[in-house]
Amino acid sequence: MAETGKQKGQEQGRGKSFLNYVTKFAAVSKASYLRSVVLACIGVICSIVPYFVMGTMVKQLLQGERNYDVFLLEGGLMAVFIVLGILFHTLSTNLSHKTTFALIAGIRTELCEKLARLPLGTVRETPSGALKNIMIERTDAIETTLAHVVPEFTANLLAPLLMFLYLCRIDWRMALLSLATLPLTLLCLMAMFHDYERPFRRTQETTKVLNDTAVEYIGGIEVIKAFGKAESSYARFARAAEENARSFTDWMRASIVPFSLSMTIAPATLLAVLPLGAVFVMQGTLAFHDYVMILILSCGLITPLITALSYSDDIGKATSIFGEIDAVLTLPELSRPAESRAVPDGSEVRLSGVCFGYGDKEVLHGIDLDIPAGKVTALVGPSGSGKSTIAKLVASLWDVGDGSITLGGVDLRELSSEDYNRQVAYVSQDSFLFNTTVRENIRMGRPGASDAEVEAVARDSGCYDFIMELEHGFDTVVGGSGAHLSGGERQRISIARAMMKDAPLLILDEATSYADPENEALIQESVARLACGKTLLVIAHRLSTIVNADQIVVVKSGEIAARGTHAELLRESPLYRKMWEAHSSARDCSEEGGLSE
Ligand SMILES: Nc1ncnc2c1ncn2[C@@H]1O[C@H](COP(=O)(O)OP(=O)(O)OP(=O)(O)O)[C@@H](O)[C@H]1O
Repeated sequence: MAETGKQKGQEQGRGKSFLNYVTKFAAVSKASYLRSVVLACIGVICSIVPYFVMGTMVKQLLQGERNYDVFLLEGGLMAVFIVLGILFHTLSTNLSHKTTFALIAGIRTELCEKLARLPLGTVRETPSGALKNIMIERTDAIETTLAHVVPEFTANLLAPLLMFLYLCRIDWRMALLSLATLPLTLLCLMAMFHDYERPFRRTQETTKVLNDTAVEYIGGIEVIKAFGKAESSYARFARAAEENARSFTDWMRASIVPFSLSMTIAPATLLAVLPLGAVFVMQGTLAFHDYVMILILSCGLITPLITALSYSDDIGKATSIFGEIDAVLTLPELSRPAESRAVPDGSEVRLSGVCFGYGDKEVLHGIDLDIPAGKVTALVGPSGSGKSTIAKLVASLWDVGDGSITLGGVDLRELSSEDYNRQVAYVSQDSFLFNTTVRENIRMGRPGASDAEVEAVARDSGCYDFIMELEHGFDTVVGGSGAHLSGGERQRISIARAMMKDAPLLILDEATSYADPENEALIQESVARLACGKTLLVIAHRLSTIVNADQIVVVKSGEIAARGTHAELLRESPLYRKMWEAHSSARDCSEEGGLSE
């Protein structure tokens, strides 16, 4: 069923190495990264040349060379190579940072586009804090690693290799001795990485919990204040923050000893090279000037190696972040082709044997329903019976489990998302508005519409007057999720936005639930006028608003209990009759001055 996609995505992401991910994600930037690796290698080679020059100088001194012009020249050469080393390193770093920023922007765009292609539920099931964290903070955190590791790791491995080969040419025994601290260093690093995954994952988990708790705390601030839950909610946040801090300190405590040991042992190459080299010199198997040269070079050999090894921690972190990004990017999408395979003939919608469930719980059991073109079909039924689920399936926000839904005779899975989106306008219960002006929110229904067209639609949908009463009229910014407007106002702007789209199939899921009866009548009137000739699927709790529908479908426990016109259902459906009686008495109450609707 729909939800298993998330697990599948996570499983696919497991077990991949840093290199796998870099080759996958950085494929488009391969040429730039290669250039930065080449620049970094040149930089490292330049930075080790002074060691050779210094070695040569010492050798010359020991061999009795006293012409200080030669040494001055060699000193100048060393300075030039040091500057060149810094220059190439800077060029390489600049290029790799630029490439990485572009790469990260690409990953973020890909994540955004991916979310739009996922079934709605997959997105909703993931806490918004976790998704935001992956798209912003976590993606940001790989920048430094990627920008430095790709060129510098390669270059810092190349430099010691070149030096080692050169040392082998002078004396292979001394070359091996110059790496004497390496096994111990590797042992320490292995001890550090032995149980790396578990504490590292814990830090990731606690960070996610902290993010989610923060997002929930801010999002639910209204409820928290209204119910006096500030203290308990804050305590939850404080606990999450403490647990997060503890996970990091535990992790650091576990790795600090082996890491410090490795960083102390690694540079101590002289401990082996110095005494054993002296023995070889005394035995006469190693020339003294070569001995001095090797002492100098062995110091230069281990420094880049330590730099390369110190990246191992960052590589571990980046691999884990790439895994999280990959898990989102490999989530199964709605099965829609890139190009539609057929052209719908009209806008009649037909559901045949549709079954659907959230997780293991099936909520629709074999729905057969015709929604005729150009007519109004209303879905009614008790709360939780499955009305919104039917609307979401028709809006193509989810894929059906079993059965099929067709538009004009074509299965929705045969139509590309773009083509189907052009056919349908959906207004949900939430009436989400973007934090921009009223004008832009309405224009989103048809990007490119002129101001005059936006205002005409607002007028036709009956919201022109209230928009003009807002502080800046159509230029009023509605706030995050439309927070500066009332629920009813948000719904009316959402309806205007849907009307702007002028799609042949219009789905209104309790789109007027916040409106007062007077405004609701107004909205109904304008919807009826604007939707004339369109296929309209409406879900409404107030039955009085749908009595004139061409077809009313009663949904009960995920099945269709009855269908017909208002008069037919009053005669034939006991459930509808009961609902109508309940609705009528509630209305009478409100008209008599009781609770208002
Ligand atoms: N995202 C979800 N995850 C899990 N279960 C869900 C989800 N959305 C809805 N459900 C469940 O599916 C069933 C049908 O829900 P649906 O929203 O379609 O009912 P409805 O008839 O529209 O209800 P209402 O009139 O209260 O809006 C309910 O039992 C609900 O709890």
